[in-house]
Amino acid sequence: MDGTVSARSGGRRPNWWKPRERPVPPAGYPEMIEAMRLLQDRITAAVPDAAMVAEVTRGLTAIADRLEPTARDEWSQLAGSLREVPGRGSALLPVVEILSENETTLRGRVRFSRFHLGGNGAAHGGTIPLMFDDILGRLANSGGRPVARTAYLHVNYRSITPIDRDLRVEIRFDREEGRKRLLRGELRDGDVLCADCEGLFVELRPGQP
Ligand SMILES: CCCCCCCCCCCCCCCC(=O)SCCNC(=O)CCNC(=O)[C@H](O)C(C)(C)COP(=O)(O)OP(=O)(O)OC[C@H]1O[C@@H](n2cnc3c(N)ncnc32)[C@H](O)[C@@H]1OP(=O)(O)O
Repeated sequence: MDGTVSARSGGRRPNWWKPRERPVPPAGYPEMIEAMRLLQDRITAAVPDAAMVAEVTRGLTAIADRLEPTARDEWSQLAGSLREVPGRGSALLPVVEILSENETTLRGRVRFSRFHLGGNGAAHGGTIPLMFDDILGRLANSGGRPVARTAYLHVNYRSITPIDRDLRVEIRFDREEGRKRLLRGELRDGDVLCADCEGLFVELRPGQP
């Protein structure tokens, strides 16, 4: 494995921002992650009786045990690395369907679901920065630029963000100054502004993890 000595970690870690071969996902992989998202939503909403709790626990544990021998290291995993698949194959992320994308602007549709519920029909306040961070990061790292990480992400919650509705998100690349890349984003429910944000991404220097 190629490696770079990281001052922060004090050890060897892969030079992970180098483009690397990812395994090709097997047929049906995105659908498996979609089934996982459905499970997350159903478990969040469910009020099962004790017998069903025991049955579901057995079933989920059996599936987890079947998957365990197929585990690979982080640099080879599929989840989160599928750029062309909405949600990148990560069950963590709210799924943003990219409608248009170039080097300065990204427009998409996002739907927060029951799994992302905070309260009273509104998405949890932590899921909104999660969504913004991922697509700001996608645009910040587009166009063949060297990898940059989020230095800050400022989110303004302007009105509640409803779950189970298609919302629009728009991200703009504002400016670039040396290693710094400033981006802005908005999340809208129709004409209603739900949240907006500003994010600073800083290009990593060689050896930075
Ligand atoms: C992960 C990438 C995947 C890429 C592949 C594409 C995949 C497809 C889509 C995936 C998308 C996922 C996107 C997730 C993106 C994350 O979520 S990354 C995870 C969250 N972020 C982190 O963990 C970062 C932790 N922090 C750090 O590593 C370091 O603090 C940083 C950000 C690299 C900066 O450290 P540094 O290089 O020592 O910076 P430093 O030289 O002090 O400062 C550089 C400049 O930035 C300014 N600056 C630095 N921090 C700040 C701050 N907080 N406030 C204001 N100014 C600041 C400094 O003032 C300085 O400005 P100038 O003096 O030059 O004008």
